[in-house]
Amino acid sequence: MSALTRSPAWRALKAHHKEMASVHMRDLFARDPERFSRFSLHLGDLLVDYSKNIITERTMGLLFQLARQEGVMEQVARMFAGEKINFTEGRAVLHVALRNRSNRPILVDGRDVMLKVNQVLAHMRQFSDQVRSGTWRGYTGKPITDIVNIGIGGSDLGPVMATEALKPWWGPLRPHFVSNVDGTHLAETLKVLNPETTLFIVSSKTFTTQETLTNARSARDWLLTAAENEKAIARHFVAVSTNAEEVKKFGIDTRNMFEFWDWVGGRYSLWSAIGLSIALTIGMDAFESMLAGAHEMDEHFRTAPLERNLPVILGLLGIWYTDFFGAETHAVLPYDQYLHRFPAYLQQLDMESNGKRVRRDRKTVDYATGPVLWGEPGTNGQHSFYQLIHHGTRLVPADFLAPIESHNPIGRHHLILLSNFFAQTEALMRGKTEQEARAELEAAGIRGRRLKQLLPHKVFPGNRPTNSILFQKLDPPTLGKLIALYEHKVFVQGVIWNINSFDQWGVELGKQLAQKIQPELEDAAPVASHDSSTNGLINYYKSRRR
Ligand SMILES: O=P(O)(O)OC[C@H]1O[C@H](O)[C@H](O)[C@@H](O)[C@@H]1O
Repeated sequence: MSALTRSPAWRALKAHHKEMASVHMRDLFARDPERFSRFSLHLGDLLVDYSKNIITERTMGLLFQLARQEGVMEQVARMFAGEKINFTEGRAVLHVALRNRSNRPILVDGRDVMLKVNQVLAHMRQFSDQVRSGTWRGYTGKPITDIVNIGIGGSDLGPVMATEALKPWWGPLRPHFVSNVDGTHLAETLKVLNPETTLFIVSSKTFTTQETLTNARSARDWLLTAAENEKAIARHFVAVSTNAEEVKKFGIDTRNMFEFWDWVGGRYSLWSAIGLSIALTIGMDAFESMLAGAHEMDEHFRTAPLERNLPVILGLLGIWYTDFFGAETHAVLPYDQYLHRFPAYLQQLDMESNGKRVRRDRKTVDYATGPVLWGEPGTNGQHSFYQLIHHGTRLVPADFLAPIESHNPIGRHHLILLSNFFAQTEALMRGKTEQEARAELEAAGIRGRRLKQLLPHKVFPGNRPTNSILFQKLDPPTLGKLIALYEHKVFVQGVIWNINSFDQWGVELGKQLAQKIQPELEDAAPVASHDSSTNGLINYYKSRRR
């Protein structure tokens, strides 16, 4: 048994879970009219209502005890102080420095990183202003109309999500994103573009990622086919990377390179120069106000007591369901179409951070860690997978997110959208008892055998936990706050699970094997070096390709 599962706080939670297993949230609400105000918190215009969880004051007390026991706030302080908490890679974890709008010095190896952070922000401002104003011109003298971010993982998902979320702030440039090495992604993107007016941003922390470099090379060929002059590259390609050597090797002038540093994790990098495509799309002022929103959440996380600390509370609730109720997944359901890529973004943030099985002390965990995160915008999900959340055999804790105000107040759309939001969280909590279902059927004139037959299908168990997150309107600072909220939630959970949330060794094996297989695909000879399935598939492919 691990120290965690043997610990007093864990054991107390285990015993408490037994008591809570027979408790229904319906009764908790009936007993306590103050439950909403007891279990909800504000940060500026962000409201987090966590009262529809299977919790009491005692549950929260025990969860806070767990956080204290595992030294959550001590670890938070270590992160903000620039300590090398990513110990498997020997790196600090300082995405918070990228949005440190207070400019409070943050030291790595005795040097304040804020100087460099601010220099790169200034470079991003100068460049994005030039491109947006049309001062920066393409090889035939025309202003840029379209930008293409070529990147994958953290060098793609954040910018895609944020530009989609902030569409009302779009200016003169149309953003495009190419991530998949499947040639279709690049080809379909280029189809609508003109090389004279297109700017490529090659975004890669390492600048060695196969997909990104393959796409970037093909994009360069496309440009050169039209321009017939290597000089055009300098007007149409910029790079965002930590690796100046590789950028040079690729043929991009390092004056057109935007730097970031090894203490920025890929999935935490949209705040760095990886956000250049965001800045170009929405303008540097809006980008910086997104940073400011995240900074507000950082300050809250760093200074608020556990009991009033939003990322701590959301992190602990996740642990309650994952480790004590055995929930395997977590759904994020934004009732805001602009957030349609938010779940996809959070998948990398959460699953690449906490999809781990080895503890800091090198032993294997004997408890569950990061859940499978998934989701789709409401109300689409309601007509697809909500059936399982309401009626299935699994417990699926879910976050519901919605703005008070829509950017597009057409007719009664927003009212309808929000009534669905409130109805779903209420239905998931309350369910429908047999008695209620029976009364409904009887009122509809259904009786006898038919009633008996239908009744069990019409009962909803309820007691499905949800967090409701409301904000005034989806704008850059709010988006910044929301992203930082989830980043820090993931941090809290990683501390309690005693894992390193900042490495990602689990993605390496597949990459290594692909490196081996690629040359095997180059010729026609059958292969025999793998298991029979892999050999069979490769040889089938070879025998049928034209
Ligand atoms: O930015 P890059 O170095 O190109 O990396 C892109 C992505 O690839 C890797 O496989 C990692 O798993 C991700 O964390 C990273 O975001």
